[in-house]
Amino acid sequence: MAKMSLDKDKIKIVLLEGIHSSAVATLNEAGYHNIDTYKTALPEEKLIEVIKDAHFIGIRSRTQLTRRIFEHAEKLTAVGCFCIGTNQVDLGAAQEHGVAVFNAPYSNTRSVAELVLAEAILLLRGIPEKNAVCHRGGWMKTAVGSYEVRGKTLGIIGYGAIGTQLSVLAESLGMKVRFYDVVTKLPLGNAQQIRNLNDLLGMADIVSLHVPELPSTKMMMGADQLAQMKPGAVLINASRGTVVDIEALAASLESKHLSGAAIDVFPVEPRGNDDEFLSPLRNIDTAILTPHIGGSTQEAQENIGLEVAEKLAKYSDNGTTISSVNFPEVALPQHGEAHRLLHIHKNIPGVLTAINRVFSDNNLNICSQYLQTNEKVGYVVLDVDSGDSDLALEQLKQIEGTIRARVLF
Ligand SMILES: NC(=O)c1ccc[n+]([C@@H]2O[C@H](COP(=O)([O-])OP(=O)(O)OC[C@H]3O[C@@H](n4cnc5c(N)ncnc54)[C@H](O)[C@@H]3O)[C@@H](O)[C@H]2O)c1
Ligand SMILES: O=C(O)CC[C@@H](O)C(=O)O
Repeated sequence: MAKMSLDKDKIKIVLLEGIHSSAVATLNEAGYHNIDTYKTALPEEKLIEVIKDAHFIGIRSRTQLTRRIFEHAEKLTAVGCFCIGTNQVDLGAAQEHGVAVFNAPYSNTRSVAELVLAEAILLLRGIPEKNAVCHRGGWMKTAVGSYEVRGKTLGIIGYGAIGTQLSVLAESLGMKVRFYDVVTKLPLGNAQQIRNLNDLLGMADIVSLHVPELPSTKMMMGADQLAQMKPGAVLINASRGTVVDIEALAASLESKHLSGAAIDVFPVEPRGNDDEFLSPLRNIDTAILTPHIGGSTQEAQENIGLEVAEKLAKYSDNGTTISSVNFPEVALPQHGEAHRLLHIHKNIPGVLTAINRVFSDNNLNICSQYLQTNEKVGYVVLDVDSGDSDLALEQLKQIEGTIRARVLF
């Protein structure tokens, strides 16, 4: 068997938050067996302890990977977000520590779109309240305030992977789709882009949020925006909890300005299923509350497990960073007999000259070379003769601006 730069059994992988078993299966198949799995997110101190000798970590939306965590994770090479959102990771700190971050940008989009569509139907029929009344022994048989979704206007905020799928599904039910996005987007079907958020809010019977967590989307639905919505309209949020002012939403539902809401994401979410869920919406019957499960279907979780585990294994095996969210992207071929040097450095003048000098000064041959940079970081991959890699690696590590260097063979 070929000698490995680091025995795969020594490569420690930690998977948190009940990541689907397809991830472990995929990693096992790629030769990685040193895998610790946890069903929940971990408190910061415990996470620091668990991560200190880990090479790879897999998380979902609950685990906060802060700068402090990266400072304690000396061996950490890559993070796999087994979800779409990467707002829970300090991507800048990860980059500065030479840690590549990967996610699964598409695998759960259909699941979210299906849930939102179902909620739109339930909300326009007033089902959440009728359901709650029945559970308490009441009987609320009435057509007052109940509507079909056919012919109604769905306002989508954020017309990306999920927003566009929802748009197509909603039109198939006869809904009119209008959307607001900061980027000019090609409307699918008969959808129309609306340039002004307030205009969209004023015309939609259902408003559904599908924006990422960004400084610009924080509290983008506050009291003023909720007031702009049509009386009797409904709000759906399966994006991020920080996007909606939850107190203002509670007030709007209590005053009956909005007739209902379906909320899957919250400003504060329990760490695991044993923690209490606290929210001002808990006692409001017209609100559907779900525990951040927009993407939690068997299909989505299995695909996500496979997709992200594959990305981690590829990065570990040959350095490929394709679809990393914080690293220069390089697609790399297999390196065969050659040894592959990976050099991650600050994007400052002089580093490339210094790298080339290592090879010219020592009369070493470079078989292949790949380079990609972003604003902050440069990623150089060099395939060299097997006899040359020890010396080259030693000297590459000394170059000023080096964040991390390793060899693969
Ligand atoms: N509830 C869940 O379980 C679940 C599952 C998957 C994704 N999500 C969340 O949904 C979000 C959206 O997912 P996606 O795959 O559609 O993302 P995406 O990146 O494909 O689309 C996001 C869209 O929002 C737009 N946008 C950004 N800032 C905006 C702003 N200020 N105003 C209006 N539009 C803005 C972007 O231009 C883009 O078109 C994710 O970032 C994630 O946070 C939640
Ligand atoms: O699975 C999760 O915890 C998060 C799902 C969703 O919010 C995502 O960002 O993909």
